[in-house]
Amino acid sequence: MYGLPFSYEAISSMNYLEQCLKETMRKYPPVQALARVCTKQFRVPGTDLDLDVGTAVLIPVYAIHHDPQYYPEPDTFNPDRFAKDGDGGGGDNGRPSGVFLPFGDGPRICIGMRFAMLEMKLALAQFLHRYLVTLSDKSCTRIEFEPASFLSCPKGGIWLNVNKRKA
Ligand code: HEM
Repeated sequence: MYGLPFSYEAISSMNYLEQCLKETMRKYPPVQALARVCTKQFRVPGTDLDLDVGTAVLIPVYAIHHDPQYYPEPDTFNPDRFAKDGDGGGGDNGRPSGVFLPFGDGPRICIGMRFAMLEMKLALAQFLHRYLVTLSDKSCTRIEFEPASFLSCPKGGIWLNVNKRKA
């Protein structure tokens, strides 16, 4: 099942790889905010803030992904946050909807989401199957984002040592 090239079934069964990708996109969402326009008068719950029709709203994806209410110890990389729930649930582990937004949400959610997940898993699985990867001394230990970039890009890049695995 796990011979190269990996089959669709093999890739689909790689749950921990998927958890790692989701945790990476939680800590470093490629798109840090979503843009919306208010179409109905709305009072923000628990406040006296009214949003009028036509108001531009930015959904702060990065901040939501780092809210300890939903992700305890948010700076810790912990793929188990996305482990399949014991009750057969989808891996939200009791979190409400709308707090994991790397692909957005609602009617305008990323149309390429499933393709992107599959493609990332396939690329990583094939790459890690052939190469051993370790962090280079040139890499910084705490990632800072490039301020001039629309997408989350690490300042100075990420340096890795890549060695071909022995057959
Ligand atoms: C890791 C990869 C990707 C990420 C993180 C990503 C993220 C996003 C996000 C955040 C949005 C906005 C959703 C919203 O406003 O609720 C979006 C929209 C969109 N994405 Fe992606 N995307 C990815 C890959 C792809 C791929 C592979 C395709 C096409 C094959 C694609 C096509 C689109 C399109 C067409 C929209 C606009 C959808 C609409 O407005 O109805 N994306 N994506």
